[in-house]
Amino acid sequence: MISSSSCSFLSNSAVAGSRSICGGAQRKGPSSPFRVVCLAPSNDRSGSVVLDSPAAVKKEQIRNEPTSVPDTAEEEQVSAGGPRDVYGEDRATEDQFVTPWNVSVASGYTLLRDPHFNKGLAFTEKERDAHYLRGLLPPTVISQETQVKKMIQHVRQYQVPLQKYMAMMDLQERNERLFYKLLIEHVEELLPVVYTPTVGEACQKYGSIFMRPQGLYISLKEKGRILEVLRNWPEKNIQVIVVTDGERILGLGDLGCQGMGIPVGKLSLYTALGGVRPSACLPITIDVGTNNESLLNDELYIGLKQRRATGQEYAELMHEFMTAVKQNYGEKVLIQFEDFANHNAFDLLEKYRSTHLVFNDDIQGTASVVLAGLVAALKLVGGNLADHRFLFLGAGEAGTGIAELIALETSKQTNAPLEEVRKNIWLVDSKGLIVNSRKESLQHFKKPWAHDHEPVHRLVDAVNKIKPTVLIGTSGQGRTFTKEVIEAMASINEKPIILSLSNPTSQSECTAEEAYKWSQGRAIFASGSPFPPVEYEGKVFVPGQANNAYIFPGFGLGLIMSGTIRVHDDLLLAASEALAAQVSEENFEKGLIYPPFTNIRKISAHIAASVAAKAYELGLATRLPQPKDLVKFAESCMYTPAYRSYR
Ligand SMILES: NC(=O)C1=CN([C@@H]2O[C@H](COP(=O)(O)OP(=O)(O)OC[C@H]3O[C@@H](n4cnc5c(N)ncnc54)[C@H](OP(=O)(O)O)[C@@H]3O)[C@@H](O)[C@H]2O)C=CC1
Ligand SMILES: CC(=O)C(=O)O
Ligand SMILES: [Mg+2]
Repeated sequence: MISSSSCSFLSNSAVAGSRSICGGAQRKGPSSPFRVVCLAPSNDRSGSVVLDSPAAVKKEQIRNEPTSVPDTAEEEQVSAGGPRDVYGEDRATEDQFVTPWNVSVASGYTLLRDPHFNKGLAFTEKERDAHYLRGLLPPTVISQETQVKKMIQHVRQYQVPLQKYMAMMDLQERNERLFYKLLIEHVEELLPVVYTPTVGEACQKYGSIFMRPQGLYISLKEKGRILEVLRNWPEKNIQVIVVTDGERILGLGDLGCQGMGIPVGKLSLYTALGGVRPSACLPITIDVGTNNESLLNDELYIGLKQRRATGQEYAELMHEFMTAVKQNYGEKVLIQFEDFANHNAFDLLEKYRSTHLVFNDDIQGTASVVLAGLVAALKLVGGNLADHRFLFLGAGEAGTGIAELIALETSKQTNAPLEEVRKNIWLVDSKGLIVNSRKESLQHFKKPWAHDHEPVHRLVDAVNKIKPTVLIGTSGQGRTFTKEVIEAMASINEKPIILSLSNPTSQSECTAEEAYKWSQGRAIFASGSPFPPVEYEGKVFVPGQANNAYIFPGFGLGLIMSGTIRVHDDLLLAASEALAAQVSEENFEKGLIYPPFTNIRKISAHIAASVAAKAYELGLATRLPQPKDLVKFAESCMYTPAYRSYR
């Protein structure tokens, strides 16, 4: 049995009472409760620096001895009925500078407002005494389990998904462990709240719904100072960064700085689904402007109000960022690129894959999850990958990423050259079927998919001509799998495989109901955003969710726990295989090609183990010796949100 201490590099390094201003562990007694702090960047997660300068010490003495004789007439001045304005902050005029002093009282008040340590009503009687919480909480003590029951009822009372989202974000800001316990225990219900589809709406309205900033914003204004900005983040031991530049947020387009909801949401899944501790996760938004006219014209827009920087200016900022990340967090920090537009995404991945631990979720994570679903679907429809023909609507990051991984796996299975197996895979973009006659004008990532064929403009014609067994939607365009298209798939195949991957729900190529109804209940269907079960002719169909959320948390955990320094395509194949292996007979009987999310932490542990095993085999893992049982090791590394007891 591996103890959790065997995984100390992943465990929560922040111990209750270890911080300078929070809790009572550092106090000698209730008679010395004051410390003067300045709100400035520091190594302390509280964002407070304890000052040692003589001036500060003097101020500390003043605070500690409120009855001492004042030195000056100013200090003597007492505002009517109120405390002294010792430092003159209240009297400062608008054009005078003041120092943002904060007197941190070493009582439980700070503890209650620290989301990392707060337990709300679950503080025990002993803790309430030891940490000066008496009177700051109502008298009742309840367990974390009861708090979870209470919170789920609270979230359920909202009918509007965005309100549920805000309730969850509010909880995350108040009580981190309760947030994660709630999310883990009600993952099926809450995933659509903190993730797609609701996170899409949250990003669209991001500027107006947030009271407190989340994550780190790096804009063109910080050019030349990115390392400094990274150092402003209070956590030092970062293991995963999810970064976006907001240009392709789900299928909603350019949301600029408001894309921050995506890294925040993805990282909460890293913790809830993959067990990476929250303090090791850093959400980042790079703001190079936006081309979204309505944001540019919105006086409340939170980002830079300028058109997007491109070319050298963009590349230089990204390069400074990538260099600073490595310098600040070391070689093994995982940088997950998320929702970049394809004209940058492929280039960034190519440029940094040999120097950094980088992973593009939209290209690589999506490919891995879809391949897993297809491998599982073959058990329902029969044949091998090489026996099937694939048609994509959408030839961008997701489409070509999936196509390439299918080709790679097929080539491995059949020993046929990649160029040969690619011929079974066809893609349609906004201009129609990708064919050889278009090759010259195609973006580089589409060129491998230009095959010999006459031009075809409409999807339904492509279906009738190519006769695919599998139809995959990665276009970001809602309702493009029309009745005609699905009927055509159903006329060609006994069991057409139809994956409608675009997010959020409004952009899904078809609904689950449409897929089942128009195929007379024969489709094997999964979608990027969840759909409820569908009843068709007396039978209930449960659609699966083909979303990279199945892969990236376990994938990232596998990289971190093995100290892997580079991502290799074989690691994606390993993750895919591990996910496909988790689909049970019971799932297949319901027509599911993915396991339910309820077991996601177990699934993530298997994915992590499989990825780590492959990394060791390829010599990419640096954590030596290799643990004997990688699944158990992965489980032992996972953050659990149960409250800790405070001494
Ligand atoms: N389920 C999941 O896990 C994931 C889902 N996605 C979803 O997939 C969608 C696409 O993402 P991504 O690949 O990164 O985006 P890209 O912008 O890279 O690619 C979109 C592709 O769709 C094509 N397209 C756009 N409109 C049409 C149309 N009317 N008919 C045919 N093709 C069209 C574009 O054509 P052209 O090249 O000619 O412009 C482009 O090839 C998004 O909605 C995203 O949310 C993405 C990642 C993961
Ligand atoms: C799921 C995801 O990564 C996307 O839609 O972009
Ligand atoms: Mg994405």
